[in-house]
Amino acid sequence: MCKDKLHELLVTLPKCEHHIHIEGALTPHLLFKLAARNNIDLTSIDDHDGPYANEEQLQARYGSFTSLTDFIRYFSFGSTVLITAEDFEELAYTYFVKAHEQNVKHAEVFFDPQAHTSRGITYSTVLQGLSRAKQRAQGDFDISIAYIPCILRHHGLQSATRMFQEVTDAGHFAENTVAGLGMAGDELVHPPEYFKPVFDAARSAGIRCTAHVGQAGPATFVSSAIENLRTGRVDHAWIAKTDSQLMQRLAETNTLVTLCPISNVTLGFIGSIAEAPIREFLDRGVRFSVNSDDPAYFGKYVQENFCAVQEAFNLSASDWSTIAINAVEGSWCSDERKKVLKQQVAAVISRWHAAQGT
Ligand SMILES: Nc1ncnc2[nH]cnc12
Ligand SMILES: [Zn+2]
Repeated sequence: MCKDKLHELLVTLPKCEHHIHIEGALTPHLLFKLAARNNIDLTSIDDHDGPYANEEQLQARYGSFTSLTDFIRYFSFGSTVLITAEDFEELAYTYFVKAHEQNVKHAEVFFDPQAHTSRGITYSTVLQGLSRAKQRAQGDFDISIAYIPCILRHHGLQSATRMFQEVTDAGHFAENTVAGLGMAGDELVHPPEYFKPVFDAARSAGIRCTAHVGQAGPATFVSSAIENLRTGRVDHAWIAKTDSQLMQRLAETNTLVTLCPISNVTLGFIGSIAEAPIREFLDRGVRFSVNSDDPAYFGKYVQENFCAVQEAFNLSASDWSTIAINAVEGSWCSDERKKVLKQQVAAVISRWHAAQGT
């Protein structure tokens, strides 16, 4: 935890997390537990450096990802221990407990249907487990939860279209079982516009859309997501800071950018947290939230991301108030929920000022 004078404020600040992959919350501990429960021999995984010998070795290997591709390989291996609805429920509920401990009041959680259906695990099994976890967590804690099925780029257009159709046919977009459509995976495999047909179908059905862009790819990928896919949100997109016109567009359209500073450093896209576009976005009025991405793989949750940003940028309480309120405004939840969340943020900020005598 950081030693900053704002640390207490950052801990108590009500948080919205918009960029967390539920499969990325699979800790080595849970991975080994589920493998044992499902009779999966982890040492048989096709890999030559033997990290699946035990939890400690796997944890150590997670400390040395060499690229997005290297990370995605481990992320994909990890997902293969998820078999039953109970597995998905345990994974998601475990994350919600942690999120609650860090004062996450609203969580929008990506999941990758194709990673599971391609292994013979049905979409309905995945949803059953995730829905139970959501219901339990919303009953146990003051947290609102939304799920976002995520296209995996490296599975191609046909597979993405099938996934979109399955979620649509289940009625899950219409009944708000899921809050929108996302896209992740290896960004450099296909440019955003390659997936235009799926996003066109989603947008014409009134479905909210977002996409991972400008993580590994150029600023033009961010522009393409906004223009061609008509996403109202972009994930990562740290590269936008290099394109002044794009920054203006993001600000004018109130597009939320879901930043993941520790993820970007861990995977080598930026050299340090200080290179995250925090100051530029605040100064240019670009809306953003601060998120964990894959907390179990990067070893850090949302609170640690808040602390890392504070240590690098020495922000003011007013900056954090802006960040927290913008995160609420950019959330995919009801206006009533936004009102409650904004009141919670305002109350924490004013209590903090009162305690400081400021
Ligand atoms: N950081 C990331 N980039 C692309 N795809 C992902 N899937 C999970 N985490 C991801
Ligand atoms: Zn991500």
